[in-house]
Amino acid sequence: MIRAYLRQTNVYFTMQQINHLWNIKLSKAPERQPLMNGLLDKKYCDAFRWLEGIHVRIISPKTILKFIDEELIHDNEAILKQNGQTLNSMSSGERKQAFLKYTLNQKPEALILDHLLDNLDTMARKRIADLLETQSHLSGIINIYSRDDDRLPFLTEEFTYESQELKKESLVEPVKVQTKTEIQYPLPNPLHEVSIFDNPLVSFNQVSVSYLDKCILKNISWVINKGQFWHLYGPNGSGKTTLLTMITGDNPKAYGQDIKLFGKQKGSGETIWGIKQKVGYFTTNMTFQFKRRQTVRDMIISGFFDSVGLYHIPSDQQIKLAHEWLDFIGLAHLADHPFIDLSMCHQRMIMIARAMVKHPPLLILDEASVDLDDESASLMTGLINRIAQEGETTIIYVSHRMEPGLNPTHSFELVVGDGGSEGVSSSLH
Ligand SMILES: Nc1ncnc2c1ncn2[C@@H]1O[C@H](COP(=O)(O)OP(=O)(O)OP(=O)(O)O)[C@@H](O)[C@H]1O
Repeated sequence: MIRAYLRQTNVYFTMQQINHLWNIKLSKAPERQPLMNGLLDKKYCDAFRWLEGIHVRIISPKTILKFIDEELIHDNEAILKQNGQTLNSMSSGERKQAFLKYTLNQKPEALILDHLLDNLDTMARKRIADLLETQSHLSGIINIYSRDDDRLPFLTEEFTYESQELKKESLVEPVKVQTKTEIQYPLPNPLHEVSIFDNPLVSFNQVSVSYLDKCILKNISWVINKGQFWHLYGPNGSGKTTLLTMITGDNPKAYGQDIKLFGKQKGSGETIWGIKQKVGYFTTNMTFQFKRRQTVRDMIISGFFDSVGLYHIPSDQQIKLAHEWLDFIGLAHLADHPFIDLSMCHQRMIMIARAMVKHPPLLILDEASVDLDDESASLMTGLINRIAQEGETTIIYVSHRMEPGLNPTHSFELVVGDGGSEGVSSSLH
């Protein structure tokens, strides 16, 4: 890359016509892995040859998690919020913004963004787009995205990546979202009779949570009854994940609060294991925890044991039920494939089946459509709607964007105010 410097004014700029400012739309989610693996391993194909020998930084879910791992191992606190908070304890949206600012300070000559705008609220998207527009005068930028909303309009060249080839586009056609009807099998029956709990399944009464003396959740009251399908939403950092971890049992702040789970007061002797048996949970970061080459079948079976990987000998019935779930999601042909080699969409469907295999009374899906393309998101929407319609399971679906075609019965919005977020419940039908 050729650069020009205005030494007198102490400002430097890169000649616009020489900078590579690319939007790359993935035509399908399965294209993402080979593209990102090539870029992470610096195995550049001809189109990316210009990245050789220059200072390239990649912002992707993987590079952020790698940074957090190193932060924890080496006690390295290179990225801190003003209040001293580490990257690990920030919300997912806050992390992306903090990691971007840190990366820009490294003065990269090229910046590769892997679905950076996905999963961000409107204000955060605007802040990040402004930062990147300024950066576009200083370095090359490659913005890899799957949803049309995530295109950066100030980047000058448009590409699609399809069949491992980069194609230049004059105008990126919006992808027509099709409602897929590929789920033909009935919802599998549970292995054992599912315990019936009285209403409400979950209730929060005037629950408040603070971190570092800052109130995050303020007087939250929320009643979740059997068979309901909730959409939980609110801006980045409003406390959605904090609220969910009070249900899943991972948050010590839940103790001493008026929370009832499955008919019992929180803190009245229930074990985390007991709660985990009743809650199917999926969050995008979980996918990256599975690093061993386990088969798709074993991944689904591991849902019975809530383990990261399969370390138990499953019963014949458990294996049979895992196959029924594979039939249900239309991926029976992948049973013996290593999970980590699959596309993001297939991994996501399998993780949902894994969360459901024990037929939990409550299924929590945290940002399940993140990183998917329109078609994959539509397939996943169909799967969730089927589980909601045919099963006994109550669903909490967390997202910033409302997926077209998703049919929640209720919504719970976290509205950020000066003294913390307050909750607003609505019935949608
Ligand atoms: N252990 C912690 N220490 C300090 N602050 C924390 C901790 N955990 C969460 N927070 C703060 O609490 C707020 C709520 O975080 P949470 O992850 O619940 O938000 P969220 O609504 O899920 O956000 P996002 O949409 O970005 O994922 C954030 O400002 C976060 O930085």
